[in-house]
Parts: sequence; structure tokens; C-alpha cells
Amino acid sequence: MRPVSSIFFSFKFKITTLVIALVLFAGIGSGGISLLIAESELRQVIARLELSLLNGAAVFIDNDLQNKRQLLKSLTEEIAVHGVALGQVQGLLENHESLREAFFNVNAFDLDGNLVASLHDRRAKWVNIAERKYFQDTIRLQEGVISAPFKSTLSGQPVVVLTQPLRDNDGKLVGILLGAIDLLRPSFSAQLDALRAGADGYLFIVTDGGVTVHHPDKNRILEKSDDQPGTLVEAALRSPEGWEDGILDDGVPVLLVHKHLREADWTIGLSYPVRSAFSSMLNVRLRALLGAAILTCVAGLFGWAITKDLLRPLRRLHRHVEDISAGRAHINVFDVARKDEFGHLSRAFYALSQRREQAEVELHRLATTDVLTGLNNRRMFDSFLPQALARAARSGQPVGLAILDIDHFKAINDTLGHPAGDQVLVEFARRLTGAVRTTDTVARLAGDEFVIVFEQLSSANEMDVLGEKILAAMRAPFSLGTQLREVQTSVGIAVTINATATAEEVMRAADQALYGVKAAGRNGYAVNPVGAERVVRVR
Ligand SMILES: Nc1nc2c(ncn2[C@@H]2O[C@H](COP(=O)(O)OP(=O)(O)OP(=O)(O)O)[C@@H](O)[C@H]2O)c(=O)[nH]1
Repeated sequence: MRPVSSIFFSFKFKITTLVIALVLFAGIGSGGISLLIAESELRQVIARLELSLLNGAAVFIDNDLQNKRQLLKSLTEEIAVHGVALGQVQGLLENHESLREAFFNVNAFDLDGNLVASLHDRRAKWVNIAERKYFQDTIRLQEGVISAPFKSTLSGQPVVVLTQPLRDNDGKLVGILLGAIDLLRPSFSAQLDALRAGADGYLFIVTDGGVTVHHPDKNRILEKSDDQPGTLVEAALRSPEGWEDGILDDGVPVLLVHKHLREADWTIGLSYPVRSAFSSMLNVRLRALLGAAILTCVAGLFGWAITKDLLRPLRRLHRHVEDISAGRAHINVFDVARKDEFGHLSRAFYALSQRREQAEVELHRLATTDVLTGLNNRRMFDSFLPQALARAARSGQPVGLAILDIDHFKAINDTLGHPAGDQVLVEFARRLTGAVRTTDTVARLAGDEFVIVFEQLSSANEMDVLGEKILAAMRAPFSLGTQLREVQTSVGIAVTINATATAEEVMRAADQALYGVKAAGRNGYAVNPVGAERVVRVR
């Protein structure tokens, strides 16, 4: 089993990682951009939805204020037309039931600011509003205004008041009519609370001066809001109508949608926590992320499977190299017909292996061949003789070894020159090879010394015939340039008569035989069976 670490270094792992990385890159790139575009679109859609909700609320309040204002105005017109005196206004108020529904209270004041009539409490006479800004503004402008929110001295409730100038039938200003709206009264606040966005969004209203007119937390009504930069109220009052996200409301990032009212200097705003407002977007993001993760896993698996399949020829190539190294296959397995890169690589291996094989053959030939004569050299002979003896031991056939030494070769060199000596050696080798069978092995040991290993002999007596054959092959004169020269040789022959003879013993026996021939005057042969006490039959 392969160690786990080797998997990380494998080409397959790297390619698969690359595939996954590319898929991720492409997925995150295209998916991310699409998601960003989709999110931006979705953000706009959600914000526009909230804006339309807010517009609805703004229209509701504007209409409500307008209706109330209109109600007061028609009452003041009725007073003017009928020339109702201030003292009779109380009765007139009490006759208009619709006032009770529209207003928390309706009061009439004379030009000094003294209360002259009160819808809910006809005995309340002590109130004077001459110092109030809305009173002064109404007198000065001679038209109705909406006051800033304040705590009513009559009811103790947070209120805003709508005013209308009161005139007699000559059109002369005689006082003001004032309708109070209780900011806590369900008819005003409950409907706004009901219009809130989602579970945790809410509507609020602030005056241009930053005083809260409406808020789900009733304790905040009449509070002057913190209008520090970055706060909700500051953003609602200072930025252009519309929406923006990332505004902090009590530390929570919210989507703020806001709009200035038509009928009053109020801004209505909607605060909606970003997390809830864009929760559908978060869902989309989560699903996209999940989709990308699944896609990456699938791509990874596919990448792995495809890479494994693509790299199969490489594994086969690797197996071939191992088989060839172990001697289980021949380099021919590299000679494939595939047209792809693996085919090119395999054939390149084949060509390389062929060249290496040829070089090895050539190297072996050079290492085992005598350069001058082309015969086997000493090195070849040294490894060959023990193998021949082993073969003979197995077959039970005798092995013969002849050692040959050209007689007086030095004299040939000395008289005819070294090149002529070489010629003699080459011709001697040629005749020797021609004189023996193809199963016999001829080698040149050194100088003018040659050997022949005779195998597959039918009997030891055959060596006599062979010795004679060698001498006979050398009898014809050697042609050296323009002249002919007699060349003779002495041949010492050893023949194995037992299967356990070693190469040294055989060599020694052949040497002894050669010595015997030399001692007997050269140009002859002698046969010496391995293990015999002395050379026999010198011829
Ligand atoms: N031309 C030639 N001469 C060689 C080569 N190798 C060895 N010789 C010479 O062969 C001669 C061998 O001489 P020996 O075998 O010692 O003497 P010999 O004259 O043959 O004497 P006997 O063997 O006793 O008959 C030496 O003179 C070597 O220099 C070779 O490759 N070419």
C-alpha cells in the first residue's frame, strides 16, 4: 500500500487539485459575479417594496392631517358665515360629533390666547396659550399651522395641534380654533404600528427639529433624538428621500427608508434590520454556496476519475520499465502505435532502449573480442572455459582444450617486421577457425598464443585427429606480401576424463602438453588427459 504522503506528490493529485481549483475559480468568479448582480437587484427590489409600504403610510398620514385640517377649516368657515360669537363656539363644537373622532380635543381661543371653548371640558377656562409658538404663528400668518409635538397642559398627553384662524362674518380675526391629536391615541399610532415592516421592523416619525412624533416605544415620543452623524434620525433628516442600508439603529445595522411628509414638517421613516430585510438574499447566498460546494465535490470526483483514466498509459509505461528492468519483458513493449504524447514517449523509450541495447552489445563485443584477429579474447575465454566444463559435466561428454604457440614467431617479427607478424597472426587465426567445427571456440590469449575449446566430443581419442588437423591447416606457406613463409606451431592438448576437472587443471594439463611439444622440438602436438602424471603421445 502506498504511503498517504505519496498521494499528495502524485501527478494525479496535482491535476485533480488543478481541476478543482479551476472549477472553483470559474464557479466563484461567474457565480460570485452573478450572485453580486442578483443580490444588488434583490436589494433594490426589497428596498423599493419597503419604500412603497412607507409611501402608503405617508399618504395615510398626509390624508389624515389634511382631513383634520379640512374639518377645522370648514368649522371656522361655518363660524364666519353664521357670524357665531366666540361665546357660542362651545355649543357649536359639541354639535359636531365628527370632531370627537378626529381629534383628542378641540378648543377655541380668543386673540389674547384665553380658552373660550373646549369640546371635552366646557368648564376649563383658565388656560392661556398666548406664549405658544403655534398660537403666535397662526395670528401672524393668519392661517392654520401644525405645532411641534408637546405635552398638553390640559391632558398631560403628548400631542400635536392643528390650528385655524377664527373670523367673524366680516372676515375679521377674532381667535383661533385648535384641534389636538393625542400621539398615543390608537387612532393615530396603532395604524402606524400595524404598518411596520416584517416582525422586527418599525415605522417612526420625527419632526424636522428631530423630535419624535411616533415610535413603537411610546417612551420615546417627544424625545429629542440624537442627531449625531451616522445615527438613524440624522440619516433620515439629512439624506435625500429614499433608502440606504448599513445605518446603525441602537447598534444594529438596518435598512432605512424615509420620506418627508407633504402636510407637516415631519419625516416618516422605516427601520428594518438588514438581517431580516435581506434574509431572502442570505438564503440565496447560502443556497449558492451549497450549490458551489456540491459542484466542486462533483467536479473533484470527475476530475479524479478522468485524470486516473487519462494517466493509465503512463502507469502502463511505468510497469513496462519495471518489467524490462526485472527481465520480465523485452523493450519491444515500448513500440506502441498510439498517436498521443504517451505514444511518443513510449516510442522515445523504445528508441533509447534500442540504442542502449546496441551499445551494450558493442561494448560486450569489444570487451570479449581480440581487435587484431577478430577472435574471442582472453577475457571471453576465461569466462567461457568454466561454462564449457560445466556443460560437459552435465552432458557427460569429454571437453578438449588446445593451447597453440606459433614457433619462432619472434623471428618473423624480427626479420619481416611487426606488420608482417600481424599478418601472420590474422592468417593463423583464420586457418585455425576454418580447421575446427562451429561448436568449437577459438580465442587468442596474447601475442602468438591461441586456444581452442572442443566441446561435444564423442571420445577423448578424437583429440589426436584434431591435433593433426590443426598442424595440417598450417602446412601451406603463409603469403606475406610478395613472399611466402613457412609458419609452424606447437599444440598442447588437454582432454577431460572426469567431470569434476576445473579450468585451472585443464589449463595446466594443456600447458604441460605444450611444454612437452616444445621440448620435443616444436611443430607437433601432444595430448595430455587431465589428471595424468605425464604428457602422452607427442607427435
Ligand atoms: N606482430 C606481432 N607481434 C607480437 C604481438 N604480440 C606479441 N608479439 C611478439 O610475439 C613474440 C612472441 O615471442 P615468443 O613466443 O616469446 O617467442 P617465439 O619466438 O615464438 O619462441 P617460441 O615460442 O619458443 O618458439 C614476441 O616477439 C612479441 O613481441 C602482436 O600482436 N603482433
